[in-house]
Amino acid sequence: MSNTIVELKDVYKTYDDGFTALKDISIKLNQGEFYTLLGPSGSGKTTILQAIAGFTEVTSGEVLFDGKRINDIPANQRQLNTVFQDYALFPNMNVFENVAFGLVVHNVKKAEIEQRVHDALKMVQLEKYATREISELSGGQQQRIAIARAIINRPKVLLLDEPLSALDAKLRKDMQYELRELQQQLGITFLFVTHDQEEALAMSDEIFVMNKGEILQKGDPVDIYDEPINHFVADFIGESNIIPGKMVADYQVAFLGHQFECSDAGMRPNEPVEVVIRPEDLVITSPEKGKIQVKVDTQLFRGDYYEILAYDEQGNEWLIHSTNATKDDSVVGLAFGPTDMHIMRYNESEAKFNSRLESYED
Ligand SMILES: Nc1ncnc2c1ncn2[C@@H]1O[C@H](COP(=O)(O)OP(=O)(O)OP(=O)(O)O)[C@@H](O)[C@H]1O
Repeated sequence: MSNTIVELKDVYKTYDDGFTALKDISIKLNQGEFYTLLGPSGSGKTTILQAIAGFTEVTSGEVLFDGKRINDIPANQRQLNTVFQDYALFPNMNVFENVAFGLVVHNVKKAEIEQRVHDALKMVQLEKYATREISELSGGQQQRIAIARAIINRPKVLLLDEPLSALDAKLRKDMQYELRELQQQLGITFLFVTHDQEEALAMSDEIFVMNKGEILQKGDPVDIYDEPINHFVADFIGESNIIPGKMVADYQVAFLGHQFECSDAGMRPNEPVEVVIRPEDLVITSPEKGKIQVKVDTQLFRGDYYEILAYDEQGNEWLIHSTNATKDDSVVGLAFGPTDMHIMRYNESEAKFNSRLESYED
């Protein structure tokens, strides 16, 4: 038996002005998993949440909840809640009243409301704040209250639209841990929206990478990081060196005038490719020992590593993360192994949902 709780099938959304914000979106969300929609501003992330929540009607395609079509079910009758970026708390109600709201409107008995508000506040570690006014809370506390309010009626799915974006960097990191823990404790499905790739990699069981209304890749964070499907994903997820080259034969790739052993196969001989090497997979060595030589341009100390910007003879830019500093303007060698390279078909972005993507399907 499938444990899919939410499904979008072939969904398109064209707004009244003729702009198509979602193109052929098909996703499945299983019970109890943490999913993230990740993409740049305007890629359609919020539109997907709104389609699931019932705040926007899809132009075509199906929205399913627990196997049933819900396209025509109003938002307030869907068994899910949304946490918004701006919290959307009621300023004229105190913490207790805000959190209790979803139960009060459903005529739940007073004693039960008290118990459940207490439990929800405890979950977000604010049980002592029940009588506080909203204006007396910090941004992080307000966000926690918004989450407590959203989980009070035990929805099967929680939609979170950039819930951490208004918080400062430190608090944002703390809340990432807390949200992940909360999701695991509650065992409900989270669909989280962010344009912050680090946040997506840190928190998710599965990520959907979006651009221009389409899902380009889905997979667990390690898959997405190690095996980006195209230039856009490689560039958007973490930092990458992306070098044009061509496949010579299975397990042999050529770039910058040299041939290298790699771990990829199955492409045509001479097929144009792009080679992705992550900055942390490059090792600085002497020019003689390096597979390629680069000239150091600048370096920035990032606390636990140096971020080094260098150029090869052909003028390609190289980003290297190294625990040791180098000298500006020095020529160094770069070492890397076959598994440090990920080979992508050139222009793969145009081959939508191709065979490689299907291999992510269960
Ligand atoms: N009511 C509307 N009418 C017309 N276009 C809209 C409407 N709402 C959203 N759009 C457009 O649809 C596209 C997707 O918007 P959406 O809010 O889903 O993106 P997003 O990925 O969530 O972006 P952000 O990270 O900035 O919130 C954008 O180009 C946006 O301008």
